[in-house]
Amino acid sequence: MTNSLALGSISLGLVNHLYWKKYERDSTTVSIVVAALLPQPAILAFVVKDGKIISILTSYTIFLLTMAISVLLYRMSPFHPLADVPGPFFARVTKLWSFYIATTGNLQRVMKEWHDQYGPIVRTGPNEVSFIGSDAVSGVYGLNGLPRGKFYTIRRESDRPPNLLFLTGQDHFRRRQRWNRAFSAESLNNYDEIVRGQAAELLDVFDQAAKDGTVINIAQKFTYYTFDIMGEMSFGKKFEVIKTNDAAGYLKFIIDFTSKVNSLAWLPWVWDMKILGFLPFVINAKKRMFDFARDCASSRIDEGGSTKDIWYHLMDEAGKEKEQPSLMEVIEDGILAIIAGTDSTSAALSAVVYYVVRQPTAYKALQKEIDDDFSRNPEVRGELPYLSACISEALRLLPPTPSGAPREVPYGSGGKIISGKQVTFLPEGTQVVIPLYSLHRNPDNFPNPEEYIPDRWLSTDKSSGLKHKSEAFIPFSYGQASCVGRGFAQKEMLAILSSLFYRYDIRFAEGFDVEGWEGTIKDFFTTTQGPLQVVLTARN
Ligand code: HEM
Repeated sequence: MTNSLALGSISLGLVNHLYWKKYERDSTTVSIVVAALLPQPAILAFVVKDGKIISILTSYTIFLLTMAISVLLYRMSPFHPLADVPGPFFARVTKLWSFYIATTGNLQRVMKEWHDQYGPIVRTGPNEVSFIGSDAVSGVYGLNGLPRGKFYTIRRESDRPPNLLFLTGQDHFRRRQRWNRAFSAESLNNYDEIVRGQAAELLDVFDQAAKDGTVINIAQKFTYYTFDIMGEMSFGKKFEVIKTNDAAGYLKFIIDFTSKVNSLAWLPWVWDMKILGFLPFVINAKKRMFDFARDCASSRIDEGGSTKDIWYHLMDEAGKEKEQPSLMEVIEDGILAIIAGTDSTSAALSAVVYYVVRQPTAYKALQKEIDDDFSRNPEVRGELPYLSACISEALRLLPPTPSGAPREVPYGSGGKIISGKQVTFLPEGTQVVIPLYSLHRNPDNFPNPEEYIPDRWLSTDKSSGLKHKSEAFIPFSYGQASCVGRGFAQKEMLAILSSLFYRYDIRFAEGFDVEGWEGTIKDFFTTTQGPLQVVLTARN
């Protein structure tokens, strides 16, 4: 009878593995699986043995061990549909490994090491494949590409409407219409005053620092700038973070929260287990986030907007839609605007300053272009192609979403073929990643990929021999769900960088670890950076 219990538990484990592997769907949650599995070994212990506690425990142990071994062997076996895709051993076996790396903020660098070792297509998880060939971009993000999957949808909460980022398909398409109106060419012009006002406040801080000769962490100041802009644009609220040095600690708590919580999206089943809801720091952060959102919304409702801001468009105050959006939906999207628009743009600004200050030839060329432009017209900026090239080159080397925006092969689709130099079949449920940090540094896409060369974006003598594959440059992602704030981010960057390089000479502070700074950049889907210490000197 003991043998029959052991045999029964082993068979049950194998049958369950086969069943869930075949019938796993989007709707398969951890609670459904646990509810289905939990009674089985106990029932078996009653049916084939005496139902005593020792028999039940034996049955559970053998059942769970069998399932675990069966899953692991299958993932390593030549029968797995991704068996032919090369990749590190541990990544094939469990996602826990790369999840751990993601929690350290170094995933983008480790992914690059993997691609350097295994080539342009790497199996980075049991059911995850990463591509860095330019030919994969349209297959993943293009018209017949892949939708967002659990990496995003798992973050929806049952008691709150999802924001734009967590939507897929038609729901995403409909919500995106409002966002598109908020960032249309006409809307962007309406935001000029906000950008000018916040840029002037930041320049006051820079003036003071230049006068006092103090060292400033310019990365932090840029975060204040982009946060104040997004706050004013989203909720018509002046947070005065630049002026107060973030005395209220808004940025600290938002960055703390997103950096801790976002990594978990790489392990959706843990998120699904709702463990997060019990962790004290998450409970506190969520409460603060909710209070913050409620304050922002009530101030916008009480005071109204001075301009057609993001709220105006998301709330559909112009009445363009059949149904007015719900207040909660707009609050969620307003918070998304602040989170998505703050550290992405500030990370890009820091990257430009970092590389330009490091490189005297680029610095000289940039300052000359800006000086000429100011001497033509001190008030209105003209075309600044070299500055745009410096921004593109910084976004190439240090994209603010360095590990990329994953997509998933939908269940029920029959799988997806990504073709290029190599044809790869991806089964349903596979997560697909294009890590921008590696894509942008792939020598097949960009010649001399590790060097900061703004000229590669211009048609000059220096750029000959530097022709790159333009489809491989996607810092704002690509396709229907790509960054809606792209045009606005460019505007913010041009506004502050042109004045910065015009008004000051910038050098790294004494003792600042120039080489080491890149290593301080951490990727938690949103990016954090270590202090970028510089000294500003006013120019005449
Ligand atoms: C240099 C600055 C920025 C960079 C590099 C950047 C990059 C990105 C990337 C890579 C995505 C992921 C898209 C995907 O899943 O395919 C994204 C999405 C998004 N970004 Fe940005 N972003 C920047 C600035 C901004 C700004 C200023 C805003 C203003 C609100 C913004 C709002 C959004 C929103 C709302 C989404 C979600 C779009 C959707 O789901 O349709 N971003 N961004």
